[in-house]
Amino acid sequence: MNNDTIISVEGLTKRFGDFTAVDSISFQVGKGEIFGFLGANGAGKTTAMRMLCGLSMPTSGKASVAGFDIYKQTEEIKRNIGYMSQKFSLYEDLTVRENIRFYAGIYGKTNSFIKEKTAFVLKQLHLEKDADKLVRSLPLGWKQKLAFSVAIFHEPQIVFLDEPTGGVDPVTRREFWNMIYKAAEDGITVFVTTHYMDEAEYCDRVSIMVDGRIDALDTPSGLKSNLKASSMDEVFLMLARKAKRTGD
Ligand SMILES: Nc1ncnc2c1ncn2[C@@H]1O[C@H](COP(=O)(O)OP(=O)(O)OP(=O)(O)O)[C@@H](O)[C@H]1O
Repeated sequence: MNNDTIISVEGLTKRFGDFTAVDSISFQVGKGEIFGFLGANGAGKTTAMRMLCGLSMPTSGKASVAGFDIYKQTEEIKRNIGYMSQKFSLYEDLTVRENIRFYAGIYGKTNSFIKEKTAFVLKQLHLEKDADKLVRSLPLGWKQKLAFSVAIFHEPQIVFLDEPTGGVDPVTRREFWNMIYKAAEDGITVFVTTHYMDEAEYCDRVSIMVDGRIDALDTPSGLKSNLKASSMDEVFLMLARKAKRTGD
């Protein structure tokens, strides 16, 4: 592991009873990288991501995230990362402003930091006029962008995004990715799962999980040339076809 490595994983495994959901995966992610974590339904992405976020104990293997050990330093990991799950965790019955305030409070930020950053986020999202509306009244794409802004509000070293753009149109997904690029430019490492292959093309490197194992890991162009494929769609189909799991 060198100084530019921010996530280091070696032989990481998670079993549920007799079933091996994540089967000895190893990889490293560099600081500031946009790292795509792909795989068919049930491949083990969420399970792996939850271990890296300090939310689930591994069965075996090693990993460090932002310099912290995933067995012993889960609280430090949680303070240094942002996490946006598929069912992102905004409170529908709180306003936009209250949601921001709530999450900022969890990370113990000062009032002046919260005030200044809230104004910045509302402006960036063009939500100034809607700041006091309930989150439930926002369209899905806006909720996703707000959830992302909230996940990186405390300026974490890494943000983990689990299918952040599910269910929205391509234009909204493109806008969401502009926010991801901006976060990466600001030095935040992005670890993202997606089912959309156009999004895989936006990543610096992509790993593809098949039945709990990492089957391929390279830049999108490296994967395409190794497999003689013309698109990431084709790469994914070639690898995912081998999968025995069907997801749930
Ligand atoms: N708590 C659990 N107990 C038992 N099996 C589990 C548990 N959590 C996940 N699994 C199983 O582990 C496998 C991997 O699930 P996981 O959610 O990590 O896949 P995924 O790649 O994130 O899929 P998706 O794209 O559908 O979210 C699945 O077969 C799932 O049913």
